Order: sequence, then C-alpha cells, then structure tokens
Amino acid sequence: MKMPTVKYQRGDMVMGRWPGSNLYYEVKVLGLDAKSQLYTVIYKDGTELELKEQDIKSAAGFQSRSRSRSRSPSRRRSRSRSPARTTRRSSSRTAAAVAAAAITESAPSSRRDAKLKDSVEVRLSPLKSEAVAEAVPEKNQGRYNLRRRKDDGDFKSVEAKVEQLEEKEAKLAAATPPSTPLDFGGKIGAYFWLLFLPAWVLFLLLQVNLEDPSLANFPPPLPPLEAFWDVQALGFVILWILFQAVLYILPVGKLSEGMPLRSGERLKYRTNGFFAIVVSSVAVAAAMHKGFDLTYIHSHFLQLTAASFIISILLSTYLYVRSHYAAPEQLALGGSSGNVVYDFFKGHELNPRIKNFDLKFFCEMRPGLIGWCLINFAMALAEMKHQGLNAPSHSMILVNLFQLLYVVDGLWNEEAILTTMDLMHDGFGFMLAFGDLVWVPFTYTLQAYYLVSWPNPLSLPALGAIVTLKLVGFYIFRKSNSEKNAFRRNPSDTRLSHLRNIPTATGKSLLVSGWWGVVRHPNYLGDLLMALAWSLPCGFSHLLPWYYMIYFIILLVHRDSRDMSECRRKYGSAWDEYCRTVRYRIIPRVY
Ligand SMILES: NC(=O)c1ccc[n+]([C@@H]2O[C@H](COP(=O)([O-])OP(=O)(O)OC[C@H]3O[C@@H](n4cnc5c(N)ncnc54)[C@H](OP(=O)(O)O)[C@@H]3O)[C@@H](O)[C@H]2O)c1
Ligand SMILES: CC(C)=CCC[C@@H](C)[C@H]1CC[C@H]2C3=C(CC[C@]12C)[C@@]1(C)CC[C@H](O)C(C)(C)[C@@H]1CC3
Repeated sequence: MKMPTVKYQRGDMVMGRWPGSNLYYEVKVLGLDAKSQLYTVIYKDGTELELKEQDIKSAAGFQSRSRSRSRSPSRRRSRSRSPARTTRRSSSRTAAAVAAAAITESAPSSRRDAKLKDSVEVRLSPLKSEAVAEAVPEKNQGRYNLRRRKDDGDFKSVEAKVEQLEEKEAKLAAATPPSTPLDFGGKIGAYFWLLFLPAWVLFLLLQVNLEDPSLANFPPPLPPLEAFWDVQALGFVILWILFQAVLYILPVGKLSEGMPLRSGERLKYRTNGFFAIVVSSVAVAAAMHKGFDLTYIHSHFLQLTAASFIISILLSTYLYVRSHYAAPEQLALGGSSGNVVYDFFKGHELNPRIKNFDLKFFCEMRPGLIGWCLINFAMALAEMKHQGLNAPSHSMILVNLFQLLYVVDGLWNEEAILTTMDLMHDGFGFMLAFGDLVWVPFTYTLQAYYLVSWPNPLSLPALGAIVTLKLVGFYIFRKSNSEKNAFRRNPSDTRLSHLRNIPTATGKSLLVSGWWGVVRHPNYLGDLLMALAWSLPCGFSHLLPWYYMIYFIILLVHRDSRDMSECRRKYGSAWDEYCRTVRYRIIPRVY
C-alpha cells in the first residue's frame, strides 16, 4: 500500500493560499489529517484553516521569487501582511480588501519579468477569475507600473507613491468581483425560472378564480390574450409607483448608512418607509372619499398583475443594460457570470442608483410592500361586497392585520434591511424586480383573495391559538433581526456585551449566543411561524391558501443554504466553528 507523503511538517512556516483567491499568506502548519490529506494551518491572526497540499507553497521558494519581482522596501513590507494585521489597521475592510493587500502569485511571469528591469512593480493581483478580469480595463493594470527614478536615489518619494498605489490597488482588488458559483441551477436554471415564475403567478391567479379552486380542477382554462390588457390598470400601476417614488425622495426621515461595500464606501438610504405607508393610507382614504371604488383591484386583478409584469420586464432590461456601464466595484459577486440570461435573471449591478435614488432598496421596500397591504384591504372590501357582509370576516381581519403588522414592522425597522442578503450581496435583476413588483403584491395576497370567495368561520379558541402563534413568531423574528442588525452596526454596543461571538479573519465577528446561538437562522424560524399563522385562518378546504407556507419553506431552506456557502467562503474556519457550536439551521433539534 502506498503511504501518503508528508511534504510539510508541524511547525513549518509556509505560504498558504487564502480560500477562493490566489493570494498567499504566511501560515504555520499545525498538522496533516492523514484521511482527508488536508493540512491544518494557522494564520497570524489565529484563523485556522484546512488547506490542500497544492494550496501551500514553501516560504523559501515563494519569497525568492517574490523578492526578485519587487525591490521596493514597501513592497517587501506588504509581503508579510496577514489578514489580521491589515484588518487591525482598518477594521471596516472586507476580506477581499484585506487579502488584496497581501503578496500574490498571479502576475503572468513574462509580463512580470519584462517589468522588472526599470520599474518598481507594485501590482497586487485582485481576487478575480478570468471572466471578471475581462471586465477590468487594461488601463488599470498599466497604472501600477511606477518608473523608478534612476539617479536621484529618492527612494522615499518612490516609496510613498508605491504605498499610495498599493492602497489604490487594494481598493480596486476589493472592488473587483470574483466569480462565485452559479446559483438557481446555473445558466439552464435561469431560463427555467424566467419562464416558470410568471407562469406560476398566472396559474395561481387563474386557479383561485375557479368556481372550485381545488387541484382536481387543474389546469384552469386560459383566458384570451385581450383579457390581460387594460390601459387603465397600467395607468394605476404607474401612478402608484410614481407616488411611492415621490414619497421616497422627500427629505423626510432618517438618512441611514448601508454596510461597507467592497470598495469600503457606505451608501446612504432615505429610510422613511413608515412615513410612506402613513401618507399612502391617507391618500387611499381620500381617493375612497372622492368615490373611488377600491374593489376595482379585485375585479381587475389579472390586468393589474399583467401591467406590473410589463413594468418589471422593462425595469430588468434597463438594469441589465445599465450594468454594462457600471464600474467593476459596483457589480454583484453573484451576477457576473458573463452569461446574458443568468446575469439578467440574477442581477448584475449591486446597487443601481439614479443619483441618490436607490432602485433596489426602493422596489424592495415600497411599491410592492405597501401595495400588498392596499390589495389586502381591497380584498376585505370585496369580501363584504360579495358575501353581503357589514364587516369583513374574522379570518379576513386576521389575515389583514397579521400581514399589515409584518409590513409596518418592516417599514418601521427599515434600516435593518440594509444588513440582509438582498441588499448586501444580491444584484438587482429580474429575480428581485419581478419578486418585488409582481410576486410580493400579487401572490402574497392570495390568502385574502381566496377568502373573498371562500369564507372560513373561526371558533374563538382557534382564533386565540392563531393570534398567539403569530405573536410568538413575530417576537422571534423581530428580536433576532434587531439583534443581528445592532451587532453588525456596532459590535461594541454595550447592550450586546453579554453576547459571545467568534472573531473572523475579515474583522467581522459572528454571534454565537443570544438568538443566533439557538439556531443559525432564528429570523427564518419566526418568519415561518408567522407564515403558518397567515394560512391557518383560511382553513383546510383547499391547498391554494397554503401555497405561501409551502413556497416560503422552499425559499428559506434555499436561502439558508445559499447563505451557508457564502459565509463559508467569507469566514472559513470561523464559520465552521460557528456551525459546530450552533448545530441546527432553522428549527432547534429538527433542522
Ligand atoms: N417574506 C419574505 O418573502 C421573505 C423572504 C426572504 C427573507 N425574509 C426575511 O428577511 C429577513 C432577512 O433575511 P436574509 O435572507 O437576508 O438573511 P439574514 O439572516 O438577515 O442575513 C444573513 C446574513 O447575516 C449575517 N450572519 C449570519 N449569521 C450571523 C451570526 N451568527 N452573527 C452575525 N451575523 C450573522 C451574515 O452576513 P454578514 O456576516 O456578511 O453580515 C449572513 O450573510 C429575515 O427575517 C427573513 O425571514 C422574508
Ligand atoms: C421571485 C422570487 C421567487 C423570489 C424573489 C424573492 C423576493 C420576493 C423576496 C426576497 C427577499 C424578501 C424580503 C422581503 C419581501 C420578499 C423578498 C423581497 C421583505 C421586504 C418583507 C418584509 C420584511 O419585514 C423584510 C424583513 C423587510 C423582508 C426582507 C426580505
């Protein structure tokens, strides 16, 4: 039997590749796991990682090659920077920025050698794949070739420039999106979702309109194409979006700072969502007072959905086109595959803005979310009209109040959305544009739509149990989201000092007690309990009003696994340690 070779011994100082990049740091070998053939190494900041042999280079060979590449004293200094050392200097830097400040191996040797003769090379190779490298203009690379002044011996000024350029390069490196593994079934998956999502919305709306919406009556008959089009409905949707846009830009409410971007910049967001829903309610009340019949929304639901769909397609096309004019640091990590359909679907640009108007933030928090409450309210009026009631049914009231609470809470704590995955990591493309403008307002309202034609009387104990469930879910959801948001905004907040956390090489820490010590996604747990409380008032006669619950389980399980891989990539062994300590993902002792 062939014995595995042990190339590096415990205690050896070697250069270890930083996961997901081609950057090497000085690390100490702690041991080799004979079974997995992985070396455990420790970085200078104490981060432990397991590396394959091919991701390790001997320090001697590495340094001699690197030294010949750079004769600048400052360049030599940068060679020994560890993630932790750089992090300490600027705690807000991201892992990529940190990594970029370290020595790299990726400059093609021919070009590198050509530069050696007369220049001090300060090029630090950013974390990027070949696909992304194309997105970085060639001129950027030329910029880092600083000619040495041969005779004056003024190394100080050269050194200062080198330092400056290193800073710039580190920023650029941090900003350049490396490719991340494709999500949602990759390129083929993107075609599928582009067709499936609108088809699914259509199915839900046609099915709920059937005289008996049970699945035995699947598929519902398709109406003629003209049935989808109504210019007045399109006008109302445009008016609603414009009205919300005006409220968003009004200089009312707080200007909140987003999380640091890869470039280190922090965007500002007008978080006046609560103000927007209050003014919207007053405007709707005024329109009703003037004689506008809100049940129009129920009777023209298909046309309003179609109009919003058209707008989401136009918006996604605009977003995709404009992303080609965006600087590399403005692109999302996940939507830069180079495949048109995938990037169109997933979103190419991270925070598309027209001046200070943030399109992703606006679409996620305003027209669809506030529209959801408006539609629910219209369904309550439609129920009274159709069922000949003087007041909406208890089930309808519960669904309305529960979902109103969810939306109002989201708008009240609008700042908290700035630390969520969508805002921090996902690009703005078809998925979110369609999700925000069509999916949320026209499918999250399905329970209320269903109750218009299918009333479900509730006994008092059932009512009490459902309300309790909702409140428990809401408590978990709100507390856990606020805890993470407060910790991300100010990790040294004294109100959080009782919580334990694990430091990571990026400078950020992970909460390991409190809500985030119970399960890895306590906020999802609370959200799921609330979702259950939204479906229960509709009873068990049909599967349709349970659609949200089923969809939500799938969505959150998928989001959790997406987030897990992203955090594993970002935090390495610290994330593994977190997962070892907090074993369950969403439901304690179950999942
Ligand atoms: N109603 C709906 O349709 C719907 C759909 C989706 C989500 N939601 C809700 O929206 C909210 C936001 O969800 P989200 O999917 O964006 O996920 P999230 O849980 O808010 O954010 C995940 C991020 O939190 C940070 N994090 C993870 N574990 C941590 C820990 N132990 N300590 C500190 N930070 C930690 C990580 O980011 P960093 O480390 O980079 O900061 C991670 O990427 C949730 O409440 C969810 O239920 C609702
Ligand atoms: C089209 C499909 C299948 C997916 C798009 C997903 C999209 C609808 C959701 C992704 C993140 C969600 C979200 C909320 C609404 C739905 C999403 C945009 C949220 C704004 C709802 C209100 C909450 O209080 C919240 C925590 C602010 C939510 C943030 C995430």
